[in-house]
Amino acid sequence: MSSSGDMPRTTDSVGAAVDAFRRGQPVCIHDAADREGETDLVYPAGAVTPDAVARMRNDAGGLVCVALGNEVAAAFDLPFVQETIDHPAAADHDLAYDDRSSFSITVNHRDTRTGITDTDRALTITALADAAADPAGTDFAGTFRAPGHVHILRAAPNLLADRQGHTELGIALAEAAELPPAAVVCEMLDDETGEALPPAAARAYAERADIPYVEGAELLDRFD
Ligand SMILES: O=C(CO)[C@H](O)[C@H](O)COP(=O)(O)O
Repeated sequence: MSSSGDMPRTTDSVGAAVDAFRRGQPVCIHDAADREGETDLVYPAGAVTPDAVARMRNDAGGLVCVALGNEVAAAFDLPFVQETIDHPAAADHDLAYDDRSSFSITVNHRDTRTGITDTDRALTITALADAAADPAGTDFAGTFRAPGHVHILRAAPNLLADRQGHTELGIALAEAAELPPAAVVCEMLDDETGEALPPAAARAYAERADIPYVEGAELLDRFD
């Protein structure tokens, strides 16, 4: 796996990212040039406020998803959704950048109305973090309805040893910060081109916003 490698690192990016997560702050994670080649804005799920959802819509622009650790997802019977769809479109799950996606089902908290507003999504997301902190004490079906407006992503069973997506990188960061295995990811898109925001532009955004920027390869070196 190669990183963008466009600048020498003089600081401890991984340490800064772990510290930010521990304080409930976001980080920018670029997976790899030879994978999605995307930078996601990533939050610890328990810290997501309506303002944070607004920031993801406005500054990132991709899908707002909650990555959950594999054991948590298993405790709630949350499947990899392509394994559950009985439709020809799901028969050949041919991704350009990985063996399979991490998509599970979509949910809304039962106390939401439409589920899409910043307030509704923040409620669903923080409740998912609470659920990840205490699977045994959570009535998942009593708390959430499906389908909804928050995409759940299920991390691979052996995390980074199995898969090196933002799903697994976000969960690894949450674990390193000693937080529940729940991280929100949202792809950063370029308003000019509609394509993935190039790494240099994502890094410039991170510097302007005082958010740590970290390469997937740096996280893999530290956590693998
Ligand atoms: O597909 C996605 C959900 O919007 C994103 O690209 C996100 O980055 C998580 O996926 P992955 O774990 O494959 O990187």
